[in-house]
Amino acid sequence: MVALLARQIFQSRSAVLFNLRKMTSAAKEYDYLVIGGGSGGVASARRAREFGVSVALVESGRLGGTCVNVGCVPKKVMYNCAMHAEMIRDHKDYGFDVTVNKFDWSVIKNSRDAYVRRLNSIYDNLVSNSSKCDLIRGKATFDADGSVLVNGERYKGKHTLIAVGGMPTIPDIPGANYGIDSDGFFELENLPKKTVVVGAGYIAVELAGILGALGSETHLLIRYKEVLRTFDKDLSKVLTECYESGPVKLHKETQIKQVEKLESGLLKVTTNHGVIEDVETLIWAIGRHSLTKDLNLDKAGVHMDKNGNVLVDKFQNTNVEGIYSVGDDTGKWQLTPVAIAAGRRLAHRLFNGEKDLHLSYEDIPTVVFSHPVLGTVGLTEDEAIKKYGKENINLYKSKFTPMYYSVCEHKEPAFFKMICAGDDEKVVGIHILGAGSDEMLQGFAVAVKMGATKKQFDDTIAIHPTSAEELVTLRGSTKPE
Ligand SMILES: Cc1cc2nc3c(=O)[nH]c(=O)nc-3n(C[C@H](O)[C@H](O)[C@H](O)COP(=O)(O)OP(=O)(O)OC[C@H]3O[C@@H](n4cnc5c(N)ncnc54)[C@H](O)[C@@H]3O)c2cc1C
Ligand SMILES: NC(=O)C1=CN([C@@H]2O[C@H](COP(=O)(O)OP(=O)(O)OC[C@H]3O[C@@H](n4cnc5c(N)ncnc54)[C@H](OP(=O)(O)O)[C@@H]3O)[C@@H](O)[C@H]2O)C=CC1
Ligand SMILES: N[C@@H](CCC(=O)N[C@@H](CSSC[C@H](NC(=O)CC[C@H](N)C(=O)O)C(=O)NCC(=O)O)C(=O)NCC(=O)O)C(=O)O
Repeated sequence: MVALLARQIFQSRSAVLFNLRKMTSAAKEYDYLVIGGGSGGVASARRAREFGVSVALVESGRLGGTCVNVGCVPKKVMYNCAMHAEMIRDHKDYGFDVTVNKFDWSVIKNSRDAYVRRLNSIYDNLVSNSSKCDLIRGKATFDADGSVLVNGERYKGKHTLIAVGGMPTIPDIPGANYGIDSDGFFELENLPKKTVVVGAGYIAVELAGILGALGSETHLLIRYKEVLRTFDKDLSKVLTECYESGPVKLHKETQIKQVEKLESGLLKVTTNHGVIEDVETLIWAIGRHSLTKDLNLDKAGVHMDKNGNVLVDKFQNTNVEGIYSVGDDTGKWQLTPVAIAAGRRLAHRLFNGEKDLHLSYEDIPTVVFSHPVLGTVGLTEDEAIKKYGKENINLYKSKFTPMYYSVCEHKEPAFFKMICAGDDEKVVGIHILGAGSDEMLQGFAVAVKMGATKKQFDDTIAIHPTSAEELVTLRGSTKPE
């Protein structure tokens, strides 16, 4: 009896192993298997094809990922839309007698969605036809041997890239599900009459700024006293002041306890300070988490941190040989150009023999499309003090009203700050806020990356009259307090 049982177990185990081997041997092999068709995955896959290797790209949703579909691209369209509202506000001051009959949200939503759909097909064409990657549509999961299953088919990469990005985080609060996230913002069919935005980071200030400028009664709820607390403290302070005096109603040290849906369909939002009634739309913008949960990374032995971010070294290697990760799912610098740059460098390293090539995560410039817009590159004041010591830091600051507002009733500040370190005053941080900062920063980021000094900035002739000229005419340094 025991012998019979043992034989049966042996036979069924052999059958499983046989099937597993059959399945493994049936795996379609590629030099490079890329999981995720967003900024990082597409960029890395296409660059790898330039080096002549075979590449498959797996995508479960819309090509282009977060940036194209529910991030940078549709956000920038809405930011541009909000800029029109702000210009219209100032038209009378420039002598134009303009009557606005209405703002039709559906016009910009429809043209924005059409643009994004166009980009989806451009990306499809770029990936499949121009670059000739095999595009595999479906959700990828790892198996123990590092192969990847999609729709029951098995694929194996000599090198495999994880670039699955992330998704918005929703808090565990009663009624939180009545709120939407940034993905939901892009699905709104109308401009909400009254909106509550929760969060103090990039997305919260950007979406609150857009909604406020377009005329939604917008309440921004932050846990602490300032927005963008991880940015340079002066930048954070000045932007917080702007949000206090602009169309957005800023609620400091405010946290939601409960959300209820009323019969009217509107929301009642209860906070630690009271109740916000008749809210049409509640938007959670409290951060994002990596989409690694369903990838079966444990099975493949790939290590993650406690938040589900894939752990990588400076070469984007995971702990498993031949498996790499770039972009948002690594939890660092969640920006499109960072994902693209890391993905491209990885392709050069793996397939073009550039064995030491990797992305430096220092001096990454970034812009927040807040109102007003701001940008930053290099170290914050606190980081500079930590690195160089207080006594070795000089700060240069300038706060002024950009010339555009000189004839306007509405005023907005510009604030520029330069942080210099050492006797030669190397410029280690630039933090700028005010109209035009978004387009201004890229060139200055090159100078910072090159290690420019204050003297070299001073030696550069100003362009007048621009806001940017402030950065080459700054005088009168102060020491950190
Ligand atoms: C509202 C918003 C505004 C933003 N604005 C800016 C901005 O102005 N500038 C900027 O630089 N950055 C911005 N970002 C950030 C930027 O969008 C991301 O940093 C960037 O998209 C990350 O690229 P990625 O390749 O890492 O991931 P993603 O672009 O998210 O791509 C990951 C892809 O993987 C796919 N995928 C996930 N799991 C699987 C699976 N198991 N199998 C197959 N496919 C899978 C997903 O469908 C997705 O297409 C914004 C983000 C948001 C949310
Ligand atoms: N212009 C650009 O380049 C853009 C880039 N992005 C990228 O996407 C990333 C994700 O954006 P985002 O979602 O704004 O995340 P962020 O990490 O930028 O900000 C989220 C903020 O929300 C606050 N927060 C966290 N938990 C809670 C909570 N439970 N209740 C209330 N507030 C909370 C925190 O601020 P505090 O601790 O002060 O409360 C936190 O910093 C960004 O970091 C950025 O990398 C996104 C949009 C635009
Ligand atoms: N800086 C320009 C951007 C113009 C641009 O790139 N527009 C794109 C949409 S942003 S598409 C989203 C994003 N692209 C980019 O970030 C631009 C990449 C830069 N040019 C580079 O090569 O590094 C991305 O995820 N890239 C991954 C990849 O390309 O591999 C477009 O319309 N394309 C249609 C066309 O060209 O016909 C602007 O702001 O106007």
